[in-house]
Amino acid sequence: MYGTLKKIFAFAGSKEGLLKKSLLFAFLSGLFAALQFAALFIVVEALVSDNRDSRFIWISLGIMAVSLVGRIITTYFSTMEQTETGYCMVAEKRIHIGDRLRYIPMGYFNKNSIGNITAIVTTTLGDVENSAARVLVSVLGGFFNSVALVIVLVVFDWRIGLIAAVGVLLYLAAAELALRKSERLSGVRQHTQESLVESVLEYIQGMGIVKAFGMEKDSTQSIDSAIKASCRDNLKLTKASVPYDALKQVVVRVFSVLLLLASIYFWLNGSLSLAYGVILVIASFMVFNDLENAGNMASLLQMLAASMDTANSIDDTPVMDEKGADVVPASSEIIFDNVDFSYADRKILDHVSFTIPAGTTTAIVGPSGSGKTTMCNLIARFWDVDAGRITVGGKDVRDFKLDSLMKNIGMVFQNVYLFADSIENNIKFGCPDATHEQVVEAAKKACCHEFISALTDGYDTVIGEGGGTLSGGEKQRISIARAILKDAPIIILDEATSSVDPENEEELQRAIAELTHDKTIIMIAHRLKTVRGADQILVLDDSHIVQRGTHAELIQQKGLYADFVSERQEAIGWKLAQ
Ligand SMILES: Nc1ncnc2c1ncn2[C@@H]1O[C@H](COP(=O)(O)OP(=O)(O)OP(=O)(O)O)[C@@H](O)[C@H]1O
Repeated sequence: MYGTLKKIFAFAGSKEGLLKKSLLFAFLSGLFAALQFAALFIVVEALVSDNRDSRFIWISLGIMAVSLVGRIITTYFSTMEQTETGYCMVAEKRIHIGDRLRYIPMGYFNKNSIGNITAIVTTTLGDVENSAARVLVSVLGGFFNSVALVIVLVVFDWRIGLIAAVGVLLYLAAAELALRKSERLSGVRQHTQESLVESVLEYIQGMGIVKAFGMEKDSTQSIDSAIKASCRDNLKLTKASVPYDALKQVVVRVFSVLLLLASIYFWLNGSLSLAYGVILVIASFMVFNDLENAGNMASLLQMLAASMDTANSIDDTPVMDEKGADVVPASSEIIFDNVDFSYADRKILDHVSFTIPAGTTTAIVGPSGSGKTTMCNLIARFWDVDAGRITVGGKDVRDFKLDSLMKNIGMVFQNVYLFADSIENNIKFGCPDATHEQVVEAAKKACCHEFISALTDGYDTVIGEGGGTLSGGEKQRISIARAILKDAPIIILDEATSSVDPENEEELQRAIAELTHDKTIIMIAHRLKTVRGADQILVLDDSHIVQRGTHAELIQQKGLYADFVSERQEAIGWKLAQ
């Protein structure tokens, strides 16, 4: 139990002070509650000694009033501090996770980890937010108060105090046993909760495909079994604690009766006055009352510990730029120097070397799955190379801090992702300080100003998550406007394969021309027109650059490039202009 309580303090981070304050108020609240005991003692003693002086009523009422007001005030502050601690410490953690994710290699983000992260940031941290501080304060507060009452009992009568102390110790032992039993099950439950979130995410993301193929019934199977597993593991966890709850109840009841019997016995043999006897019996019940409240809350500790361990596990994932520095590269020349890269056992690049001189355009072509996207992503350090090095302006990309590297690179992906935010904020994404005029200028260059202005709310139009409310061509041009505004010296461009209608195609090409003007460009090219205009073409196949040169040079050679050209011509019925 001690370990778990320590974990909550560590989790509170900079909010530890707030948590301690909340505990202090809870403890004070317990002391004010114990004052009732003094009031009661005065009344009982007056009754027993047949004292009819009305003063004792007023004194006892006064003490009760102080106890009540003190309790209300301290409970109020304790609750406020607990609530603030819960929300603030979890907000801090969520921000921390968000920051850390930026520095984790892209290889970490697969279907499982995305479900996992979603579960951590939503449900797992939600549990911690709602109960961590409350549980800690209730458990520790309840425990302190019952120990304080045991001390009071010892002062009144050491024999009664001793019996109560044994009862408290046995109760704590039973609570500790319950916690140990639930430790493994809490971890399992946590894992099932994550699987449930993963299944829900997958179900929702794949809804389009499910409908298109009429697989509604089959697709719910995995989500159904995840829900059942979650239900089963929650039940298991609750059932595991039932025998220990019963044991705790037995301890409380047996020791309450023992205390009662002992008080009567000591009174009968004359070693305890009637007033003391009555007070001690009442106080004994109070000891167990506080302890029971603390014990009930303690059953949540293991679940919280599992939640906190899961949230902390993101910190165990290695990040990429721990040793990076703020670097301003001398130029935007890019060099691949004997680069090896694999996904697990699958080799994608094998001793690949080439140079992209600053201010030139390099087109990468190759069969699907040959590693074109991977090669581009290595420049932006979505992953790190296994061997060799990639330099930008003569500096190894691993020597840059990620932020300082990304200042030099603008990326336009084939699958554009837009955030559920206004168009203006989506364009400003890489440059939050840009003015509205700069946003409009970029949008004009990217040929999207016209369609944005035609929307009712113009640049303030909020687009759906992923840009769902815009056409493919419109999304693409917004992402180009975003890159134009960023104005980075290197542009990585994954040309859209999906056919765009002729009007959109023309605008898209104009937008790309604006973006790439005077820049160092590396593009995954699918259209003959763009490939032909490149200063250098790299043909990637079977983990190697198998051909390199200009269009004029490569078209003369037999090989993949000539095949690619004739395939494209056939596919779109093109004739190569001479
Ligand atoms: N995160 C990943 N983990 C494991 N394998 C991956 C990952 N990303 C890509 N791959 C695999 O690596 C290979 C190269 O992928 P990549 O996307 O770089 O190829 P590509 O040439 O760009 O393909 P395309 O032209 O179809 O877009 C593919 O076989 C792909 O399945």
